[in-house]
Amino acid sequence: MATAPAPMATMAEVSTMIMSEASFSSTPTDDGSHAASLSSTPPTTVSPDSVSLASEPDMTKPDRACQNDVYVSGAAALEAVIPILESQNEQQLSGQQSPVELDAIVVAQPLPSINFLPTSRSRRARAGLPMYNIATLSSTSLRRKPRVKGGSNQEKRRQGVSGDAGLAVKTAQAVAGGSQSPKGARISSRTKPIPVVAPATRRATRLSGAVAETLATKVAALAKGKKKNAKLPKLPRELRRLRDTDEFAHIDSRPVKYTVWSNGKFVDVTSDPAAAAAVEPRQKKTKVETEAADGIAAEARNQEKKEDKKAEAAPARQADPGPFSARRTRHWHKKGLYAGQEAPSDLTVGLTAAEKKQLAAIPALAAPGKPNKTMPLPMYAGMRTLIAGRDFKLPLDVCNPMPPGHPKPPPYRTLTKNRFVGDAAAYWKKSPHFDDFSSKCVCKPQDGCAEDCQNRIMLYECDETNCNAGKEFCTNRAFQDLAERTKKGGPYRVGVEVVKTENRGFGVRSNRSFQANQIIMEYTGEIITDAECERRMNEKYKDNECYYLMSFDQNMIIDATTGSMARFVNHSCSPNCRMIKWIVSGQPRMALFAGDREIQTGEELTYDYNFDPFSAKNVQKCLCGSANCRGVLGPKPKEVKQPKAPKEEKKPAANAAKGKRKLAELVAGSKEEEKTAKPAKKQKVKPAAGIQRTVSTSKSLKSVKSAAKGATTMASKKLATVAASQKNVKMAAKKTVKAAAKGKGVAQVAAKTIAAKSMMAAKSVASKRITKPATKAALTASKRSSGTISLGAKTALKPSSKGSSSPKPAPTTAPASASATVSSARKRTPSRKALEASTPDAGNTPAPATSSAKSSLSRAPRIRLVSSTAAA
Ligand SMILES: C[S@@+](CC[C@H](N)C(=O)[O-])C[C@H]1O[C@@H](n2cnc3c(N)ncnc32)[C@H](O)[C@@H]1O
Repeated sequence: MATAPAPMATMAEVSTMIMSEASFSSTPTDDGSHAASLSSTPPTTVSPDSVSLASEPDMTKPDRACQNDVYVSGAAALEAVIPILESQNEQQLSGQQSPVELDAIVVAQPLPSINFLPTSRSRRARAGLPMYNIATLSSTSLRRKPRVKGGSNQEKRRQGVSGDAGLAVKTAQAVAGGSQSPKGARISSRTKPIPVVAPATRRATRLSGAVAETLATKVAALAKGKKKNAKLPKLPRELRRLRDTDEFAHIDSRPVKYTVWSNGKFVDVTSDPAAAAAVEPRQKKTKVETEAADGIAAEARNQEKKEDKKAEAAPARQADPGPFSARRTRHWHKKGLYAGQEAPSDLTVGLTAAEKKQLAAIPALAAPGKPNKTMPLPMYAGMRTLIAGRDFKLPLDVCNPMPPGHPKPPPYRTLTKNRFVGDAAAYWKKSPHFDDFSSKCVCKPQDGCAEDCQNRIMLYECDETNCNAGKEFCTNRAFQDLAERTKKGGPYRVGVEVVKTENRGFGVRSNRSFQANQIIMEYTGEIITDAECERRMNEKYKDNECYYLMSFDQNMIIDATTGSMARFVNHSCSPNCRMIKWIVSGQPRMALFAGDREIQTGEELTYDYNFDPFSAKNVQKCLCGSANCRGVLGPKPKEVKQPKAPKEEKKPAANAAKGKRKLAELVAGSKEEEKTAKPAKKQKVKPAAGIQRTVSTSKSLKSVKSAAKGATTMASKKLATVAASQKNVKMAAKKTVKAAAKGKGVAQVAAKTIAAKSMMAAKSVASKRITKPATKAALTASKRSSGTISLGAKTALKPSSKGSSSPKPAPTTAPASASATVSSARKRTPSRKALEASTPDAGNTPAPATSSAKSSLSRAPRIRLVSSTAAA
């Protein structure tokens, strides 16, 4: 290879040469390495890599630059350039001059008069000369990324650029892009022109003040992959190199190793599989979290999918128990907890005969298999329960009030205690109960005033004045319990609320549970007389659709128009409650009690109105929905039978029969009860001696009725006393007889009969065993006392008769109420709908056993029946 002698280049020469290179940078070149090297990225090393070649210049165009340029002999030029570059490097490394300053210095050098190779050499001759690449010499080519297009240098060489010629400083030719070929350079005919790309005209931002593009934005632009190729030239080399790294492409070729740290200590999961299993989910989570934080969660998912596929494809790896093995696959249970378990060999062990029989009928359990004795599943644990079966209700809260916002009834004035209005108070004071309540019971503390308590039987609530057992032991203080319970208020303590029913207006439901026979709420209102009731009906309530009137006691009615929430309790033919009147501290009070079964939360509370519509026009359809619904609010139409009066007594009994018929309408009576109406033939309404005062003051029929009523009341009162006190049984009976004997006619007969029967009843009481016969006797006494009275008794028995199958006849205040209703019915407008106190058949079995019958007697409000019947 012929080489021209190359003189040693001086500093100025080299500078000039470099300057010429720099000047080239303003013209298109194959890459921007020159400019870069002269600006912000100074060379740090000098590589004599002769292999590295400059880009192929466009030989087809005249090389204008080369017209002035000279080609330096390769070796000579190299020898001249290297020391200079080294010195530059040293300067830069020592921090003496910044690259920019260096550029300035270099640029400031005067143009050289360097010994260039003659340009007149032929192309052939020039091709043999070594060509040097300044970029290579200045070592900036080291940082150049591999060519995207155009292949490697070797490829270039294959394309016709000779090895040494690659070192040529023919960048000038390329940059010039002219038609002239550099003289002295041998260009292979096979050489293809390399497309000249736009130069990287990057300028130092520090000098220009241009806003520097941040690395992040560039990387982001690369990541988006938009117009990748178009943008590439604009990117600095560093970024382009970065783009090609595995790190940028998120390719991690290294194995991933997890280290586990617990409480600041390293956990060797390889030696502790349990720890490995324990931390595995956490590792996974951490990994995911980290990736999510990097904002490439989607990529992570793809990665996981790939891993899953890999794991599936390589079962051998799964078998590897190592801690860093592929992710564990989940094994899902294919059957339920109770499936797949073999039945025990002998299912019948420990079962009763009946259970065994039932078990034999279950085909699924017929073939016992091998039992799992080690860890038996609970499959058969509840077998006994399953066989027996039981009803259940989804549990409710202890207190489950309606959510706010449900419909409320129109506002009304409330009363928490009964209030006597007008003459009602005076009426009550005349009542026998006004004084009788104070007779003390004979219970001992251990008895606790249970069913045998005389107070309880008489429906007198015990208090400090009339209780022998004492407050601590007494269980006959329902109203006191109620006051205690509701004292602090609150939905649970009150336990009831008004609800809108589907078709019966408003009703009352429990929002908690109640025990059987437990007091629920008091029915309060204004206690008014019959006359006052009539007045209100005609005047005050004439436009009302609904009346809240309940017969209460003789000649008295509770008007709950102003009263308590209990007025909203609806009727049911199968009620779960009873409305019972008690005497509390000498005052009449009425309350709703649970029936003989407990009441669940959410149940609607109902009692049997024993409704008297007074007229067929007012008959209301019952919508209680119970199985044994009577169809209408009132007694069954079927049971309304008119008793036949004996021929000889036809005339006198005519009126009585009318009364009976009315009563029969009230009563869903049994045959026996109907028979009890027959003694009416003996009825002789005459003024009784016992009520002389009344008779004397008034000779009218009304007075007679009152007298008879008074006499019978007294008889009943005395009977009650007899029943209550076993010590004075005989005395009381005698007194009763005497008192009754003073009366005449009906009262007399009644008194005698009552007295006789009361002896029997008292004997039962004396024996401290209040039994059914005793009750029967008392009832019979009542029935036989007189025709009219028996009617009253019948009414009184009405509730009992309903529960006649029950050994415990129900207590009732109904008779009086019923009578009041009847008596007033004739006078009042037919539209009146008075309510009767409930027949206490709620829950099928009345509450305080024999108390019912006795209290029926004792209350004797049925006397009103006498008067009403007489009036009829
Ligand atoms: C004392 S009020 C009861 C509260 C009434 N539901 C209200 O909204 O004010 C009695 C009236 O309620 C209605 N009622 C009660 N129980 C009923 C039932 N089982 N079937 C049809 N209506 C009934 C009847 O209209 C009856 O006259």
